[in-house]
Amino acid sequence: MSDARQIRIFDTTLRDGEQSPGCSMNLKEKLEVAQALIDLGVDIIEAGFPIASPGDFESVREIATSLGNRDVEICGLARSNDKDIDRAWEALKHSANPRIHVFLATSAIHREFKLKMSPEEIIDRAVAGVKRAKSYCDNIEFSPEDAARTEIDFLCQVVEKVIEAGATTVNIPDTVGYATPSHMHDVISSLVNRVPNIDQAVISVHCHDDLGMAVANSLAAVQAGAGQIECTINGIGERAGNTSLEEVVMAMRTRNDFYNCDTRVDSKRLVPASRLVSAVTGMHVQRNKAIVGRNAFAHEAGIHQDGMLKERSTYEIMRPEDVGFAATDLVLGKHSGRAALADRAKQLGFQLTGDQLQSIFGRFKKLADRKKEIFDGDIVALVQNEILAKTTEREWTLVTYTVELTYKSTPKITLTLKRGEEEKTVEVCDGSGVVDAAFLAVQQITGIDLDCKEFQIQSSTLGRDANGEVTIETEYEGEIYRGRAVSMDCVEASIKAILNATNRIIATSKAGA
Ligand SMILES: CC(=O)SCCNC(=O)CCNC(=O)[C@H](O)C(C)(C)COP(=O)(O)OP(=O)(O)OC[C@H]1O[C@@H](n2cnc3c(N)ncnc32)[C@H](O)[C@@H]1OP(=O)(O)O
Ligand SMILES: CC(C)C(=O)C(=O)O
Ligand SMILES: [Mn+2]
Repeated sequence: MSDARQIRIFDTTLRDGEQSPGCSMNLKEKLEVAQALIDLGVDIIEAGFPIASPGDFESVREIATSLGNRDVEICGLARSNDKDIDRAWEALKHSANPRIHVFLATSAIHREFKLKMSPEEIIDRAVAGVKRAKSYCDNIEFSPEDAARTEIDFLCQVVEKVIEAGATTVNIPDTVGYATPSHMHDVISSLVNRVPNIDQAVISVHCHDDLGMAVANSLAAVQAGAGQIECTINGIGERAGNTSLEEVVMAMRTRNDFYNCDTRVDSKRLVPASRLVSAVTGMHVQRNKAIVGRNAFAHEAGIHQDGMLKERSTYEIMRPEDVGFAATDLVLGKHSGRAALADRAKQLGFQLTGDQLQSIFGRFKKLADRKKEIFDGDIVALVQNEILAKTTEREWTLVTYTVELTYKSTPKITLTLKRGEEEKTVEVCDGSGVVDAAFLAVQQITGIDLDCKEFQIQSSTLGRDANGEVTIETEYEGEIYRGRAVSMDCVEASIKAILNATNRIIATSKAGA
């Protein structure tokens, strides 16, 4: 038996992760992600900020009610005021294992300019917030927001008082990503050494990546005594993002000799969880991203390949299969059945219902007839197109299109879209290329004028018949909306990605209702 200290993993993909511009998820997507987090084995899921919107409230309530079990705590965020805390409890009350997370900024900058409160008022408000939350449930986390820039004496006082008031976890956020590893180590060590009742609460750490040190800062906090790390899949989150879950988990596991710490995360599910979050948020994982990037285990240089062939450990500190990369990418073909398809989809992070499997199976067989090899990326595309991109009555879907294109001339696109029973066709002969023409045609039908900020296309599998994955970032009324779609036909993928972004706007009731 290993004597490694168990570090609790608090996942905030659905709350801080969702604060990443354009990363909003709908209820169905949040439930998929929450299930993947449970399968992954995280200890706490921060499911949202219930007061923020009816949608946020509903998703926290649904996750807490339908997915919460004794093994995973479901958490809701609240400012330090009665309305937020009452609303958080309303959303969490049916969970088997609820946690209320109350926060209040403590740094001089936030006290003076944002909250306009004195240090004494901050302590009183923090204590009152924790006590109110405690009247609902035992499991209370308190975060002194911007703790890393808070005077250490004051931080120690706040922490002592909120523990006295009943906080069972005290989270130390580096809200603006200002800390360095030794700074974070000093902050946590000071709390451990100077707060008399510190052993009555778990110390947690919550880092942002503005200086690229979120993971290093979290690990430094653990070395100084923190017992919980707050993090997100793929490191998504406010601004430069949060601590990346997959990186801290694998750092502690791979360098257990150094940290003597571990988590209960099933590392084989890291890549599937990463793919799922990328699919639902439309937020690409860079190829060279540690642990889950497509190149994370790819060896290009001859000397490295030679070493690998002789002995893998010459150039590999982790095994790709231990983080969930398939040993071989080629898994299914036209002779495969439903069981194999369902099993592969599950490994890739998607739990299919019987109906969903039935529907995807038909498409899978058609694809297998058209394509020589079916890769994992093809399965992800099938599932995403069928399940995650499934639209409501208010949203538009592609019926058909034709494109006329001649070298150096204006493209002509005829596009038909459908919404519920309504079908509309337009013909557009304009634009600098097919994608531009597609944007114009979608806009003419839906009435939603997207300002395209970024358009990316890349192959998501191998070969000339590979699937093309299109991701777009658009702006509408000052907010960012992403769209993503995959198809062997790049024009189809482009139109569907534009529709995906348009439908996200419609889903947030911003337009087209
Ligand atoms: C560091 C973090 O990540 S914190 C979480 C951040 N996440 C979000 O803000 C996303 C969701 N937020 C929202 O939807 C909105 O901001 C809401 C619904 C929460 C609040 O909206 P509004 O009531 O319009 O307030 P607004 O956002 O403009 O301003 C925030 C108010 O909360 C106050 N506030 C901020 N933090 C706290 C806190 N921890 N406890 C109590 N009050 C706080 C501010 O002082 C400000 O109050 P004021 O208007 O009296 O000056
Ligand atoms: C709400 C708190 C924990 C937060 O997200 C931050 O301070 O970054
Ligand atoms: Mn944060």
